[in-house]
Amino acid sequence: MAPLFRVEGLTFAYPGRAPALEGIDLELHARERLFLTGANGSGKSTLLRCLIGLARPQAGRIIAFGEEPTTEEQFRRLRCRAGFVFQDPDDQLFSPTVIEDVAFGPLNMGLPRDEAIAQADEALAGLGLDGFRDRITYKLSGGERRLVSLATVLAMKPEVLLLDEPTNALDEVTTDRLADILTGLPQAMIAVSHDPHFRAEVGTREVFLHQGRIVAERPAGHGARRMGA
Ligand SMILES: Nc1ncnc2c1ncn2[C@@H]1O[C@H](COP(=O)(O)OP(=O)(O)OP(=O)(O)O)[C@@H](O)[C@H]1O
Repeated sequence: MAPLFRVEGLTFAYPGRAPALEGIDLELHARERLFLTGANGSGKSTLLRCLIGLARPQAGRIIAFGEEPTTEEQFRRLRCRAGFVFQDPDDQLFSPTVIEDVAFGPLNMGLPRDEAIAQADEALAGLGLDGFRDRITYKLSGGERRLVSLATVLAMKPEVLLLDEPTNALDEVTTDRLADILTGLPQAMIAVSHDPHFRAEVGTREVFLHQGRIVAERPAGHGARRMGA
């Protein structure tokens, strides 16, 4: 089966800087939970951002769902199919209440209000957050905000999830809960994580970056075994 994402020879440099990514080749296949790891500044977040057009590479190709997006409109449509969970929930949550935040994406995709609310409720329920719909977003704890951020993305029913350091600022219990949630989702995903335990629990494959290049890759731990890798 064709990969969901195929990256070929991707090179990206921020203005006036040495390349943050150089010659990246990567594929994501259905049901894979691929983790990017490596030292601070090795280019992991930049790679995630390139995949959905938040950063535009100077060289190389990104083929997503069989197409090579180039225009902002094509990337906008891609961002509905590949949902991005930001490292900082404050970048994702901006509405007064949880239900408004979670329904925002489906509404923005053009769904009628009742359907958008239904998808938002479904996403919250799927994460065990049924009781949260009318909570004031800014009064949630860090861990709750992280899960609500994930709900805002799941409410759009994406085919792929992109997660930037999803366990950042989570305690052990919430990290374990997130691991269970992610392994139970049908979507393929690419996640950035410095947490080897989390990668082993959730991941099916790990890719190591060093100074903007892929230097190693291997099957991940329990996640890979659960997939029979
Ligand atoms: N907006 C920016 N402008 C200029 N340089 C940037 C910008 N964002 C990141 N960089 C630089 O690009 C390189 C890669 O950064 P990136 O954030 O992708 O790394 P990372 O592997 O995700 O790091 P970390 O593990 O610390 O989150 C670093 O040298 C960083 O300083």
